Amino acid sequence: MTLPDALSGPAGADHTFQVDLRGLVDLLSHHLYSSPRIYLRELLQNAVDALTARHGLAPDAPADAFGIRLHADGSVVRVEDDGVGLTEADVHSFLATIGRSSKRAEQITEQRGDFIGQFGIGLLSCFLVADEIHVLSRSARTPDAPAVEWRGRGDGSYSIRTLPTSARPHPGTTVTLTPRADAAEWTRPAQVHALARTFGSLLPYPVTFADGTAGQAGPGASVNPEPAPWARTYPTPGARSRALAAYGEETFGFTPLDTIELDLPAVGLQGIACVLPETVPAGRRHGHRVYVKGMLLSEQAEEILPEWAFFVRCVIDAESLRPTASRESLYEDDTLAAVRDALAERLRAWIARVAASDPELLSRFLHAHHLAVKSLAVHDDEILRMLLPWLPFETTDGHTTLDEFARTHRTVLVTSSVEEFRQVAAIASAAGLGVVNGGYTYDRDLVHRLPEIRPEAVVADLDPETLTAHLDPVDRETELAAAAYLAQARDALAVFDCDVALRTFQPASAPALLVDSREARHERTRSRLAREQQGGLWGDILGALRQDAPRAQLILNQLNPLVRTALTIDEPELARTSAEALYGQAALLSRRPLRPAESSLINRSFLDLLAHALRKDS
Ligand SMILES: Nc1ncnc2c1ncn2[C@@H]1O[C@H](COP(=O)(O)OP(=O)(O)OP(=O)(O)O)[C@@H](O)[C@H]1O
Repeated sequence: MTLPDALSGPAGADHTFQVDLRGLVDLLSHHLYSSPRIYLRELLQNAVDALTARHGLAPDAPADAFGIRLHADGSVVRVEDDGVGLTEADVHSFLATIGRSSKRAEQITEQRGDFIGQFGIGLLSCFLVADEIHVLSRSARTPDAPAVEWRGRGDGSYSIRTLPTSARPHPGTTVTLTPRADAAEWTRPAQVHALARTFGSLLPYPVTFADGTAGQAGPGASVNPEPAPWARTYPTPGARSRALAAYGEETFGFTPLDTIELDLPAVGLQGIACVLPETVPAGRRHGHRVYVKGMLLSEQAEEILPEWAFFVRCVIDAESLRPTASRESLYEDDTLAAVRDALAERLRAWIARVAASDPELLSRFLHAHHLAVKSLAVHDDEILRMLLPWLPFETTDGHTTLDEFARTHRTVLVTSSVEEFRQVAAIASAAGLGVVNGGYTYDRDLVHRLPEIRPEAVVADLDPETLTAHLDPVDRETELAAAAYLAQARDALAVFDCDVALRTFQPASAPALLVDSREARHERTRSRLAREQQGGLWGDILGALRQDAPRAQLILNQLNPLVRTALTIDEPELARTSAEALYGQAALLSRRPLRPAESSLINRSFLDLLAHALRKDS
């Protein structure tokens, strides 16, 4: 496998590159292949390619005329095929020349797509588990040529000799490895069998495995007893879909919500997409299982579907996708891009079909994947049109679909934050207003697009100020009677930049509403910092940014019995404490994070009220 030789010529000495095979194998094992186990895939793949070439010579031979036999007994691993075989010249130019592949040779360019290999390096992976590769081959193209025996060694040397045809009565190739002791993990019989099943269960030619034990004198166990589940025939469509679902379950370990058949004849692609029955945490992408010409390429391929499709896991087998040299991922070429688009289209078509004809499945699908669908609908008008009405949102009527909500509320109001929704939900719903929580990612944008699909729907933003404007003012007399208490309360809450007002609103059980938007709070923090930093660089910058900071508002509910009693308190300390307690309770209800000063206010007012109650009792 080395190519030394220096050629002297008139223009100076020409030299030929030399290959340090050990260095090369080290490079492959550390940087190209994920694990030594792939030596078996490379051997299988060479055998498959050899069978494909053999069928090219005998186009009328049935698919099972030629096969592959694996043997592992603990001391050797052997892969024997009935493929096209090699002559002595082939061995020199292909087997023993790194980087040269018979599958790229010019005369077969038109067939190149039929083969899995093309780089001329795969055989080197055998050095990951053995120091010597032994090959015995006989050519089917040149049947009269003698059998040829080749021994390639990890130090870069090789020997070759021809043998009488009786040494190999039929065309084909046998590769034998004597594993190193440190590679036992990958070459034990059970492991070889398992690897053969992993990589080869969908191969189109008969593959058997034998471990040489007494009970296995025959051809051994089939590695691929049945064709791929999508390539089998079934008595009924129901039997077919049950078999595909069972295959999905066996492959991925979950019962699919549904199984979508994938079939792209233009690129020879077939397979299934299994819809995950549960929500996938955002950002976590599941890999797909990709076979190329029946050979497992990757169990973690991500590139065959767009990012939004994280609610499915696929198994596909494709003729025309091109593996990279590591054969563990796919070339990012035009074919892959077209396949990705076409598969995405299939998933869309599935969604459309389910939306139109299977409400029960649709609701289970959306229950698990509404977030994925929402992220998709934002950019995909087609999905938006099909699914927006069925997507669940948090509303003042509880969790419900937008369609149902829009039917009950002529105007759909939407808040811009979760906090605002929490503040106004109870009061808005008591006032008969329909409000959607627009605070979650995508939700506000999506709700605003409802009129595109339901032109009769009216959608408007709802901010807390708008809501308070709709609360009924109290009459003049009540306002006057409460003035002293309100002044005490304003004074007590001035540290929070909070104004206090009195209104009447439903439900009467709500004592107070704290109206405060996040922007307003940020604005107040900025103003405070600017005041504290006055004169310094930061003070100038923050001061320049300062706008009129909107104040928070604590709106007391005059219909609430507790508030009515509080308004009559004339003891100043108790009035302040009760106002602080009402503020604290309203802040807690809004479920926004409390500032440290607010937490200590809640503590203090609670203890003060307790002390007051106990004093009164004693
Ligand atoms: N079982 C086999 N039968 C016939 N020829 C073989 C066999 N195994 C290897 N060869 C020959 O040896 C060459 C080199 O094999 P190798 O596995 O290194 O590369 P490849 O299969 O051509 O490409 P890749 O690096 O993509 O696998 C092949 O192109 C083929 O001509």
